[in-house]
Amino acid sequence: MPQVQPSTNGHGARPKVLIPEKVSPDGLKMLQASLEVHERKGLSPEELESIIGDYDALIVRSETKVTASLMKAGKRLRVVARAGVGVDNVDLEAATKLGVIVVNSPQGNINAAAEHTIALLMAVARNIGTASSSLKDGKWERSKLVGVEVKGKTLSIIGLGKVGLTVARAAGGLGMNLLAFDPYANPSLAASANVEIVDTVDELLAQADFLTLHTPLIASTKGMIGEAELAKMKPTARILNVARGGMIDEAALLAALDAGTIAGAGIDVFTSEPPKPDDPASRLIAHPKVVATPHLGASTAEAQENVSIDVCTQVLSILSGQLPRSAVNAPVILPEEYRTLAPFVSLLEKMGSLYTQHFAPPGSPTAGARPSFDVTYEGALASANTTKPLFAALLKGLLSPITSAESLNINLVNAEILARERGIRINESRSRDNVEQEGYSSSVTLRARRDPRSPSASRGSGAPDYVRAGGGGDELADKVIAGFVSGNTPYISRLGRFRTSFVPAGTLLICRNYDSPGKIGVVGGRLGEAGVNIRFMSVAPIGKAEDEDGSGEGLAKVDSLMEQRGGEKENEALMILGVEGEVGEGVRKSLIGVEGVLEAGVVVL
Ligand SMILES: NC(=O)c1ccc[n+]([C@@H]2O[C@H](COP(=O)([O-])OP(=O)(O)OC[C@H]3O[C@@H](n4cnc5c(N)ncnc54)[C@H](O)[C@@H]3O)[C@@H](O)[C@H]2O)c1
Ligand SMILES: O=C(O)[C@H](O)COP(=O)(O)O
Repeated sequence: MPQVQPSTNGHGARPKVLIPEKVSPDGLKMLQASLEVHERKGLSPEELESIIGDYDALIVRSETKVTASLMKAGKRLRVVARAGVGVDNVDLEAATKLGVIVVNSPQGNINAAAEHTIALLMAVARNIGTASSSLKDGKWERSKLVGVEVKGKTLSIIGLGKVGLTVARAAGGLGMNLLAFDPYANPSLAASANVEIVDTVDELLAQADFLTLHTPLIASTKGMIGEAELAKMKPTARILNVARGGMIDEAALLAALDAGTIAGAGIDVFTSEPPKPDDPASRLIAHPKVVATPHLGASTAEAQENVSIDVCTQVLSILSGQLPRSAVNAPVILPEEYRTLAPFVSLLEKMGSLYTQHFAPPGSPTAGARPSFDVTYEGALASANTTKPLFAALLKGLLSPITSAESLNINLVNAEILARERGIRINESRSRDNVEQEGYSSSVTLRARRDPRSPSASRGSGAPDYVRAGGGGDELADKVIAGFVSGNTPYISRLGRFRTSFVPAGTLLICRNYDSPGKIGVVGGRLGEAGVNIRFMSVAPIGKAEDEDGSGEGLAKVDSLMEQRGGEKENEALMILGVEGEVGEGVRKSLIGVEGVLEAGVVVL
């Protein structure tokens, strides 16, 4: 289970989750260990909007309207989780613009919805609703309540997705003939369930003994069964809707039932929920030919447990900086892809943060150089279906050292928009070259280069000294970071011109020094005096003369630049120390110039 760090909401407190509807406790228990969980049922939209600003996550079912204005008020909101499948109560466009990830549980309640459809099918066929209430009223009305059998009848299905197909399989078991209209249906899945796909809705309506709807409520399905469509059906036909209200014109259905041109209906969902007393839906519910339930399709103990665990796991993932399984407003990431990419997400974020802190700390010449970045995914990673999470992680890493945590709501939903808005260019490329000889299957290389749009690319006297001295050379030429993942742990394998191997985590002291004996003891001594413990130490020598094309020309160019700026020479090395405790400015400065230490910087990853 993902672990959320206590201060990940940037406020030093445990992240808070608001749950304004009934969500099964199975998932909520998982949240309680690391988050503050507030269940607040019965809030008005105004009350909800007045408190949402305190929350990092919101978990809803179908009743809460998650509007643009609610999400705008949710300044800290990072995720809206829908404990179910339908997200028509969430303004997805607004969520995407605001960088709020919307997740749902696309699988958790399929079976419950399909079984409820079958329950309504049988109830409508056998007048179960009317028979039960008549009996409770003390009547014994056998001859009035003769039903029909479903065996041998035609079930017409609109929408052969997850629920539609599950209904088809169950209805096939009851001996029904199956037809479906779904322009995007998978023909082989349809064939495997003995469903015949028809080309037009009209064909489907004309043949239906029972019609069942299983599409989402979208522009093409809103009001799709109205007066004209009902008129094309047999007077003995019965209609089922366990999908969404709004797909059937309720007034038209009421009129058809009254006129006897439709024989009955089983309805679980309504245009407005709960229906108002004057709504046609209220008269439908009261109609003797109708069996109605109050949106109970997903209301089984099993389904609620499934969806609760599913979305709570995703909330934890998102709040701990990991990828969600089912983001609705982001590219779908398959679980296998998720497993492959997750450690690289962490690597890319660390590489980005390391770049900014080590190569472009505030005040340095490169801080304002506005580079473009080339990131190359090498080896097995080059075959990943999507690299969007890696892109988002890199951007987040680059910006996090210079931007406050609250304003930095970067995720795979909004990363590209935000990079464009901030003028950061990241060019992604893939190299299938085998990197296994290095001891790992995938690696990532990040290179900065001067952006031709940057003022420093064309300016004359304003350019940093070493750029001018180089006659138009590139001050970013040596700003390279490479990394890999081993056993799910990210490692940095190259930092600038130095070959290394360290885990980018915690506080690091990075010193550039002459590669000669004596420094380690002196640096260690100074840190000890300052009460700073050393967790690990890694010495990074200058790498072999190699670069993109393996010719060494790039590094030769870098060498000459370095010579011109009086910088790194071949007898230099990096010393990377993982430390515990704060390395104050005084201690850092005191190390420079001691025993050949040329530079010392602190990086927190
Ligand atoms: N009543 C409940 O409690 C309950 C429970 C679960 C799901 N649902 C609802 O059931 C519906 C189906 O859910 P699902 O998980 O099967 O969704 P799904 O996305 O798996 O399937 C929807 C299918 O509809 C098809 N479709 C889209 N537009 C269409 C159109 N214009 N004409 C014909 N077919 C079209 C799609 O191709 C897809 O195959 C959704 O509306 C969902 O919200 C309700
Ligand atoms: O879309 C869904 O998952 C169903 O309509 C269930 O909605 P509910 O969570 O409000 O029961």
